[in-house]
Amino acid sequence: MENEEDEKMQLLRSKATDLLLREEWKESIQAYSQFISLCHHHISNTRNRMDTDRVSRLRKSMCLAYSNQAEARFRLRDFNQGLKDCDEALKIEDAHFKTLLCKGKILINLDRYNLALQCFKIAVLDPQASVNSEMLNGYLEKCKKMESLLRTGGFDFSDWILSGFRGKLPELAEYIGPVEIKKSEISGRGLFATKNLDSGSLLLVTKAVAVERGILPQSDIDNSGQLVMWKNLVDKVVDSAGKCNRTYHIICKLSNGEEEESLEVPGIDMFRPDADESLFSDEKVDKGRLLSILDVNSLTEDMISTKVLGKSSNDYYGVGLWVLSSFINHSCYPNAKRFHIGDYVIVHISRDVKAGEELTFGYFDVFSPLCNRKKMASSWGFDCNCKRCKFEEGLCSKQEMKEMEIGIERGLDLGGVVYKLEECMRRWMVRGRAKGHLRASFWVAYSEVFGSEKLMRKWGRRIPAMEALLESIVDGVGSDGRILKVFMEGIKRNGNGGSGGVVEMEKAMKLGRGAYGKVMKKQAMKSILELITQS
Ligand SMILES: C[S@@+](CC[C@H](N)C(=O)[O-])C[C@H]1O[C@@H](n2cnc3c(N)ncnc32)[C@H](O)[C@@H]1O
Repeated sequence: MENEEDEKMQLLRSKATDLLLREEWKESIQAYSQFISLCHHHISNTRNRMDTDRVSRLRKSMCLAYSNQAEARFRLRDFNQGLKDCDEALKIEDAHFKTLLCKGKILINLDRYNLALQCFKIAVLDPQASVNSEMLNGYLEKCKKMESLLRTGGFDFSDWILSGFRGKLPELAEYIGPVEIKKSEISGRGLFATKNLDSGSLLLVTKAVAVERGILPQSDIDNSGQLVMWKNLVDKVVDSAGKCNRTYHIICKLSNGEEEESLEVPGIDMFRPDADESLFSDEKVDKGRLLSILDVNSLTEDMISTKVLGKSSNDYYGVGLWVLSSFINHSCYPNAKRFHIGDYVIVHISRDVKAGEELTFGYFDVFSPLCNRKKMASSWGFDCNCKRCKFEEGLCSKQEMKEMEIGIERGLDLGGVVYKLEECMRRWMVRGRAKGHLRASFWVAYSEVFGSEKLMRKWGRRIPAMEALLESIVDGVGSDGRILKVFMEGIKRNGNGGSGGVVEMEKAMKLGRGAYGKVMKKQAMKSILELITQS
């Protein structure tokens, strides 16, 4: 009888291993689960002390089965269950080599580098380590590097930039800078700076719960392609939330658009990859709730590489959910910017901010007039509450504003529009940052004038100097690649062999940091500046 059962188990184990080798992950998990429950059953039914050998054999087989099952779950990106399997295997054999490797790999994927490092450090002591030493050392190095990135935020994109964005994507880890979540005057909750930060400072690096990418031709008039991508994104998010309590729990902290004012303010530590697991209880996934959360919080990607390289990104479409950055409210005078690299969103400061200030970025292009911004905000489902909108609303009844807007629409002499706006601001006694706000609203006109020698000859003497105007726009809406481009072209036109003087270059570098974040190697920032002038 015992032999018969042993044979049955032997067959089941071989089947599971065979399926694993054939990379039929789901089927192999099924077979391993059956095998594991049989093992449990036999162990609990074995009372005879003479059977201790058999029990120990069964436990050994069970350890390997859990380990292989964890590997299959890892391949299916079911990290939560994979971790549980690893822990079961390690309960049986606390230094099981294969399991330690698998657990380490899973923890890397969950951005928990410190714990992963502990696994690899134990694994390296195993005799099998010598055969796998290259791989193990690779993992050990990676964990050390990523753990330091996660703590310090010392990311450097220089090498990637210097390779013209063509090389390997920079390795990233989740990073939470000097920020906290608090009640916002704009709407609901928002993200706030906990210390003074200068332009370019890194705020966040957040990995997507899910992203859906594709090429959507402009001719996709009925948006059917976009709809398919949206449905795929929903499925991916539901899948990730179903696989991981932590993921579901933190997504559920996001607004679903209803009664934002009464939403709880979560502590920032909950969003750290190494947050205490006991915070996240088992909960059944509510797809309806996820759908409305996605409606309010999903973002479209804009790729740094396509933007900087000036390639057309019109047909490219990527949409995803990044949890922590979804606490950032929109403002038409933002102080932060976001970039997407791989599956990560990177948020940095685009103009200097003080401790306690709310951090905001543009959900849409803020270099546009009030009426366009209103339309874009309404497509997001809100009326923008920001100070710039409130200020411009106070001016929109003025006849001159309407005339200037019509002037732009009809493509009249845009130098005339710039001249008129500057003159109106003097009469209306618009001061300080408010000037930058209005100038950014009429950016189309300013950029046209600065980019045209003919218009500059005609209007240049009657409007403030270009550099002062650009500075004021940065003060009004933060730095941006377009401002940098105009500035660089100005430097080129003004001589000094086309490279500008030291002071100009310092200014360009500051603008560059605001637009593209702190890039450590000077040469890399120079390379961005060169690319900008070529595009
Ligand atoms: C991604 S969430 C931002 C975080 C949100 N305030 C919260 O408490 O979770 C986007 C939602 O915030 C609100 N919101 C963001 N920026 C806003 C703004 N400038 N004016 C009014 N509402 C805004 C809108 O309700 C929008 O749908």
